[in-house]
Amino acid sequence: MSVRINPSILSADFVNLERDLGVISSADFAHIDVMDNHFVPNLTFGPQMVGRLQDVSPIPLDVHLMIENPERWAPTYAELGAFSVTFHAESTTDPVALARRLRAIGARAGLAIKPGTDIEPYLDLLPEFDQILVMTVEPGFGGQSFIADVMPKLDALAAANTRLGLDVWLQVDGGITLDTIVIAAEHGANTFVAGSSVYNAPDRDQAILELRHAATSASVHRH
Ligand SMILES: O=C(CO)[C@@H](O)[C@H](O)COP(=O)(O)O
Repeated sequence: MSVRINPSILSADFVNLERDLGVISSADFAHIDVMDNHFVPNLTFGPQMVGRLQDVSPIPLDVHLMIENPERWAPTYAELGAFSVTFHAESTTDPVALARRLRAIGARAGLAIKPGTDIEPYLDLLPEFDQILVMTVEPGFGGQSFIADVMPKLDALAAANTRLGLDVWLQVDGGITLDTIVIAAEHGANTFVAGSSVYNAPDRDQAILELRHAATSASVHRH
């Protein structure tokens, strides 16, 4: 089973983003955290910046929108060429309609849920999405501790994938380290966002390699 390692540039140096995208070229996707200081109490960047990141990134962009009113902005990121655009269930009134708009533009559509949000209402909607992001911290900041209590949501998603004959990517984000990536992979996650554990490592390639190895071993043992 293949796993994907997506370093989050939230932990990169914001005045050297081109350089810091270059140092994660052995990863699968660059995870781009868009925050609006309304949906979350932090502010990062918008379409103008993400368009330039798209121009210079050696790997495709996995855009995570932590914003209110994603209906207004998510299609813009898809039009910029993002590989995937993930919006939050908590800030969307009609997630299926928005996912269909993103897919029509050519992006993969992702649905994210915060630690306190139940996954059950979304399980039957899985065919409408390409990935589900189960947040393993409260969204807003890097460097927080992994919340293991959300693991039953991954179990439910993995079971729904099997039941429906789907391969919707199951992504986790927040507090991912060499230890916690194993826990998440054992519960069915296959796409891993890691900010500080990659960017704070002395050798980013090595950190990506080790995360990939740990996740792959745990996934193999799960099956
Ligand atoms: O979306 C977020 C935070 O809201 C993440 O993508 C963080 O950037 C992850 O950082 P680490 O927990 O891996 O340091």
